[in-house]
Amino acid sequence: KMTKKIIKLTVRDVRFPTSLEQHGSDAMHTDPDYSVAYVVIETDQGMQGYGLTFTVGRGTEIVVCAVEALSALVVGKSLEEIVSDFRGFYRLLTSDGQMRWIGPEKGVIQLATAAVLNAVWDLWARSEGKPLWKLLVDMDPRKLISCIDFRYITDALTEEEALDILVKAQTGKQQRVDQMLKEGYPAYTTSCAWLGYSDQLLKQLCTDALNDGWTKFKVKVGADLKDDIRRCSLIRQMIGPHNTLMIDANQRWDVGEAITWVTRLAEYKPLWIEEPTSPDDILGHAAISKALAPLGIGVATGEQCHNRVMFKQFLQASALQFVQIDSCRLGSVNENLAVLLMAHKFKVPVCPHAGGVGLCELVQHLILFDYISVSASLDNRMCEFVDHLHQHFRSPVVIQNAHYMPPKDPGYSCEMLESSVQTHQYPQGQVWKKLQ
Ligand SMILES: C[C@H](O)[C@@H](O)[C@@H](O)[C@H](O)C(=O)O
Ligand SMILES: [Mg+2]
Repeated sequence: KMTKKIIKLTVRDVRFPTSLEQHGSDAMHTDPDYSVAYVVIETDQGMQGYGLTFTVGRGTEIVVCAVEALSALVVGKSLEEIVSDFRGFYRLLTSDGQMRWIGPEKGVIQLATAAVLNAVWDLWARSEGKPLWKLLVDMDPRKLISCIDFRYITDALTEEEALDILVKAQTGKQQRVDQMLKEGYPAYTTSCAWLGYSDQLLKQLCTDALNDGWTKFKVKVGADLKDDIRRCSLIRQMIGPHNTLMIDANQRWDVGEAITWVTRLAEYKPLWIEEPTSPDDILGHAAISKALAPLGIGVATGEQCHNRVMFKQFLQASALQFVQIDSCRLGSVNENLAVLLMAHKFKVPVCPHAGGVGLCELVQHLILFDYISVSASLDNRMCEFVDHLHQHFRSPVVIQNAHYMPPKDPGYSCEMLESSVQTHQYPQGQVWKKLQ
């Protein structure tokens, strides 16, 4: 058998000037330039794996440095060696004796771990000739379990319990695969109502989205209560009483403030308030959840929930009602598998965070796997969609009637067009030269 030894890793700083038009703006990120640390690994047989982690603007160069620091742990290993003990390899990256001090398993270094491991998963799926979701769906449950690091979560979920969940969900699996291929996975849109958009633009985008069949909408809130009341009332009027509305404050409030502010918006019937306060404040989220439950409003969080240990505690404390996994915030597929399985055990629906650049392309694989091989349920579940920057990908997402259609190309959908990478590389790409 051929070895597929990884002989090279490159990482590039790729940024899109989305802040110029206020795409992606929220109460805390008022001028986001959607960016990636973009990784390519290459084997001795000339095969490539592509990976990325999402970040915003000036932070990208620091993530790139962290990826460079990790690259020595990857180069020289063969794909077979890695996937025959993927748990061990995950630990090698996250528990390196000299590097773990700057984490462990959080912040910049975990974003870098995600970029590197996303490239490894892409390479693995490509070498099997399957899209990543199918690689996962077809994988033996024991093999899947062997990719997960259970350290720090066994008090909430043991390996045996995780295996049991996967084995039980084998029933009806093929039916769910067929259903997904036919109907796709339900999505909601965030791209109508970024905080920096005018009411007029919001109306226009909302009209277009309704015409395209969207039924679930997320609105940015949290900077100014009067503005929020006006915008929520406007969008609720446009979408009518039966479509779904969600609101997202991106960590703007203190705990008490979150409760009073959201109570004022309750008449617009949001399904959830997302990131009401600091992403690290588990007990704060629990207090908000408790206070808002009588109003029928849940708490959603996860895009900045930095590892499985945090998610474990959110679940144990009933501090969230919607788990928003992120393909690049957590330690790649490996750590996301742990969170999907914990969410299932705690009976909390998973509604992934997507958007940015590339996040939709990646996370669709994980949520397809969740439905087919873990949860077997679509109740209260949907995957975020944002309609920006898909044109820069080799295999962009396919949305039909507000559903993600399962990707068909081999890999993890991370590969970007080389021309897009070159023109958007920071600072030397043409796009940035023009802006200087
Ligand atoms: C800066 C980004 O656009 C965020 O606002 C975005 O990820 C957002 O929180 C979301 O839920 O889509
Ligand atoms: Mg959000």
